[in-house]
Amino acid sequence: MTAKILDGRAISATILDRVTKEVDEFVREHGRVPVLATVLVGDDPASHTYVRMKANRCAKVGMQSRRIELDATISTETLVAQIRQLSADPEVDGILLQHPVPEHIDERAAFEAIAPSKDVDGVTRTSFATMAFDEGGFHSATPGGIMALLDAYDIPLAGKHAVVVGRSPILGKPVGMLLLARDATVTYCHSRTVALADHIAQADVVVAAVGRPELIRGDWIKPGAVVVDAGYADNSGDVEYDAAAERASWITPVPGGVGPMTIATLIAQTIRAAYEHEREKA
Ligand SMILES: NC(=O)C1=CN([C@@H]2O[C@H](COP(=O)(O)OP(=O)(O)OC[C@H]3O[C@@H](n4cnc5c(N)ncnc54)[C@H](OP(=O)(O)O)[C@@H]3O)[C@@H](O)[C@H]2O)C=CC1
Ligand SMILES: Nc1nc(=O)c2c([nH]1)NC[C@@H]1CN(c3ccc(C(=O)N[C@@H](CCC(=O)O)C(=O)O)cc3)C=[N+]21
Repeated sequence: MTAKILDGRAISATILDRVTKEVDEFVREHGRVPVLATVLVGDDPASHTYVRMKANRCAKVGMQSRRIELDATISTETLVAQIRQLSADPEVDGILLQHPVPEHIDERAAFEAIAPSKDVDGVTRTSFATMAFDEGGFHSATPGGIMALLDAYDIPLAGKHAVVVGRSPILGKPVGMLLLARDATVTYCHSRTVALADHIAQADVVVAAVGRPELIRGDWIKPGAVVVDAGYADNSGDVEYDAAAERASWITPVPGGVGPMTIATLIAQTIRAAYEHEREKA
């Protein structure tokens, strides 16, 4: 069997086309352009690239981005104060704090300085809770993008055994919650998991969210499984792609899979925030 491709590039383009129309309508209706603020701490080149891609994608759909770049040595207090200022700024609709921040900074405290109404990247505990309770808040961007990609191809999830590898607060943990909400039976694996290969071999759906190139070997994959690779370390996924594609029914490429869906989700949630923002003013 050769897996079919879950084409994140194509599906994200469809989403961005829709958002372009929504932005156009928003501008006509409200006489202003939605604004996404991006906050980057330090000078990690990969993080710079991701933030630049997000800003470019904003421009493409007609939204504005405001880039805030901070020195790697700033304190948690300074970062929190900066983000609070964006939270209070009536011109800003969405805020993205690029993860990871330098180790001396309390990342959770920085995320929590984002006003929940502007948490278009879905990283606050408010967003996590509304997502977990299925109350319609903003989804963490990558998990939201993964679900949108699976839905675009009508991948069935109810009753399926989903194995999520990784449990970080903005990726592994929330994607498992979203799969659970769709009636999948969910197993989380992480760095202390014993016999990862045996868990993967049981999975109808595998979501890899670790950041270790080719950690997941192709011959672990159950024939016919759906493989979603969110890993993005050194531009490489977590799954041994060619060998996995021989066994899987569907697979995401890297690049061209989860990455573009993440950005599309962020952008789609930003126009939604802008509309909600205007509704509050009215
Ligand atoms: N494509 C996209 O849009 C995005 C991609 N990413 C990529 O996804 C990857 C994960 O990101 P993120 O969740 O932020 O990373 P973190 O480093 O925060 O989390 C990594 C997770 O992997 C687990 N892990 C580490 N080693 C192993 C192992 N040997 N076996 C099983 N599990 C292991 C860790 O377990 P433990 O909890 O026990 O430490 C942890 O839960 C990265 O490559 C990142 O670049 C991230 C966000 C968006
Ligand atoms: N608060 C926060 N939210 C994030 O969503 C977040 C983050 N921090 N930190 C870093 C990771 C990484 N990430 C990517 C997004 C898009 C691509 C992407 O679109 N990649 C293209 C390839 C682009 C290229 O390399 O040319 C693709 O996969 O096709 C990759 C990686 C978001 N992240």
